[in-house]
Amino acid sequence: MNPELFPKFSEELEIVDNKMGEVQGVPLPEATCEIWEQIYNFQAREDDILISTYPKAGTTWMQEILDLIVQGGDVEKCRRAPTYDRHPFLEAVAPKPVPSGLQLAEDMELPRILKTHLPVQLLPPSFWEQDCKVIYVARNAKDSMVSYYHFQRMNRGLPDPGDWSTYFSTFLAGDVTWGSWFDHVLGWWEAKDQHQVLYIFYEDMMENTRREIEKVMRFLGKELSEEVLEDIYHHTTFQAMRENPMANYSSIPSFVMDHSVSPFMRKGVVGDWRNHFTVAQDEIFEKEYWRRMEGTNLTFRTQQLG
Ligand SMILES: Nc1ncnc2c1ncn2[C@@H]1O[C@H](COP(=O)(O)OS(=O)(=O)O)[C@@H](OP(=O)(O)O)[C@H]1O
Repeated sequence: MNPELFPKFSEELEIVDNKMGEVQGVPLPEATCEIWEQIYNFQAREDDILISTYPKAGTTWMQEILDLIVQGGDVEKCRRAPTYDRHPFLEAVAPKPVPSGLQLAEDMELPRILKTHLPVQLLPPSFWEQDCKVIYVARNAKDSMVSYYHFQRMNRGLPDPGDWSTYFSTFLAGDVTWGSWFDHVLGWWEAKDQHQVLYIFYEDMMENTRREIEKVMRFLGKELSEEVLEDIYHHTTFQAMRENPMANYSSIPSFVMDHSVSPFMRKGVVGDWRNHFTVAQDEIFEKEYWRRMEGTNLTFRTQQLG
């Protein structure tokens, strides 16, 4: 971390809090639950763009793509601040003196790009009232589980995940922060038919990033040249983002996120679950997966891509 670039972190932070509470049965950070009324009553504006995801679905990747589309491909403008300052995380409450997501959003220049991990039923209703455009990114459950496991290992703001086999059961039971993967992806899948929601898959982004960037561009009603689209693509590859301190979370001090335990930009692939799941776990997973997903037309790819 460079304290000159990120002066707020050079001040003393309060102890990192990793306690959980819940709102309507959904596990959320305790600090979020404490100001839940304020979060739920957040006033969205019609020109707000919201990125919604279950954790570890490719949120940061989409944030970088969206920012570049809105900035007309101006890479330097996207280096103005770290990703978490450019795109307020609605329900995030960080240790003081770091401002909360709500504060950041209120102080932000318009138009705003906001981030949330809230399941659809907990989204502040003003987003629907204002008919905001929402981009939802979904990632297959197996890779989401693996990515979330490593994130909980490195992020002191979340509960310690325990060992892999413990975490496997915890995740499958939906006992993780922001709740069940199944409820999340299915809830937002339904919402896309009633609202302006573009539902994008991490696996599609891996397969053909350019195609998905253009999809987002059209959804936002923007027109960008081939050259600009190519620049966006190059600036948002895994490699480029891993090396970009404004995208890779390296500015967060190590007592909050310890990148030596597991980097935020970890692998960025489809199919890493094969390096974690035992044969027995895969059987248990498949059974639960089809119990929950049967009868929906929402499908995911889990094989290696890209
Ligand atoms: N450009 C690009 N290309 C491919 N993959 C990428 C990219 N940027 C981020 N990632 C991967 O996305 C995972 C992090 O997800 P999120 O950004 O949703 O995390 S968070 O919920 O906001 O904490 C995390 O996945 P894993 O590597 O599997 O852990 C990141 O590596």
